Amino acid sequence: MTRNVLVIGLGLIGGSLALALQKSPETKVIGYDISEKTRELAEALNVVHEVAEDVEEAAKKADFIFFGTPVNATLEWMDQLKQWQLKKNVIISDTGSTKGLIMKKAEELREQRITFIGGHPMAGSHKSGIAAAKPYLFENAYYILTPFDDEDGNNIIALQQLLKFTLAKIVKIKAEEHDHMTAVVSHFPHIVAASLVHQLHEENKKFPMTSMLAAGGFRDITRIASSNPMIWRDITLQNRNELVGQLDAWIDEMHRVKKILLENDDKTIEAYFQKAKEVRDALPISTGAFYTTYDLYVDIPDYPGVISEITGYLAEEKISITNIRVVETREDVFGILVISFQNEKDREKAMKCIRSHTNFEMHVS
Ligand SMILES: NC(=O)c1ccc[n+]([C@@H]2O[C@H](COP(=O)([O-])OP(=O)(O)OC[C@H]3O[C@@H](n4cnc5c(N)ncnc54)[C@H](O)[C@@H]3O)[C@@H](O)[C@H]2O)c1
Ligand SMILES: O=C(O)C(=O)CC1(C(=O)O)C=CC(O)C=C1
Repeated sequence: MTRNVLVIGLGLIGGSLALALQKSPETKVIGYDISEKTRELAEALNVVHEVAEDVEEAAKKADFIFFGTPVNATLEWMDQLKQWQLKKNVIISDTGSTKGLIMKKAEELREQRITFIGGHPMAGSHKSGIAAAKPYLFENAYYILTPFDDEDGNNIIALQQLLKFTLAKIVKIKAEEHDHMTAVVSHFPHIVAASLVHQLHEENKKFPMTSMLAAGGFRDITRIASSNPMIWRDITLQNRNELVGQLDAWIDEMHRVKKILLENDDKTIEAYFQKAKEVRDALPISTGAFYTTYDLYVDIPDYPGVISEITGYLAEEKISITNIRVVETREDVFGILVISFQNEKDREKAMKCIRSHTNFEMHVS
């Protein structure tokens, strides 16, 4: 193996990156995590080729170093790196959800002629930790790089060449633009999701049945409230200026909605929902441009055991599924079974497999 890649922080994102980079030929992936349990799992689950005993020693031999750590821990590691004797051409990157403070810290590395190119894969989950890591997590997702304006193009190309093994779509953005846009589409929604859960918690004290009535709508909009609180503490504090701006805009918007409701204004409230529907329906989210889910919709008749029958066929052919759920089941209509796969190939294999055993109708979204 001719190139050494060190990944520091082997949770959901660092672990997924390490797994993806193992597909790169002649690359040895070495990993380190502050948690002993995670280091043991990294070895047991083959998330890395090797776990580093001494992270500084591993860093000295590395051609690339990635941080999969919470963003405040990344800043601390970047400080430490300045003391180490690294390879002259080493390229350092991160996966953090914020970029402004990290690129500011990178200026200090730059003064020591250490190359740092910020990175952020726009894919993830509310799950955390190494056990949730998947080699295909970043497939088809945007992977943002925030190089310095005058970064040597060869360094950017070298990083892109390596990251192509994630199968993500790499884009370059300025750090400050990154922090504004991710506040809108990622960081602020996490605050909203958490606030809705807090509101339910309070309401439930008065009407204890409320949480039992929470169905698909509440579940969908609050899924991300189950994310790792420590990760989101660091992200929201590092990007707090942008978030305060988003919060002000949201409060203004809520005042506007309140006024419409108080005035019992049917036309304006319908127009409000109509506009939101048009914008939401036109987003590329459902086509998988943002998220890596390969869903297969199977129209299943309503008889006992139908779901285990289908999962049994898939298991026989060793096709692994990432999620399974039934939507829109009523006694008088067919149910729709939604099965999610890690990649397009698995979904195609599953379609063939189900077709060979049943005449159920299937479609992909
Ligand atoms: N969760 C997401 O959806 C998502 C998506 C894109 C990017 N990110 C970013 O990826 C990074 C990692 O997030 P995650 O979701 O993988 O979190 P995670 O909790 O799954 O993993 C973080 C890992 O870092 C380790 N760690 C913590 N402090 C450390 C330190 N000082 N030194 C070494 N290891 C340390 C933890 O033990 C853990 O294994 C964060 O910067 C986050 O902003 C997260
Ligand atoms: O899918 C999720 O659960 C995520 O929260 C992923 C998500 C997001 O907000 O979209 C979270 C943080 C990121 O930095 C990038 C992606």
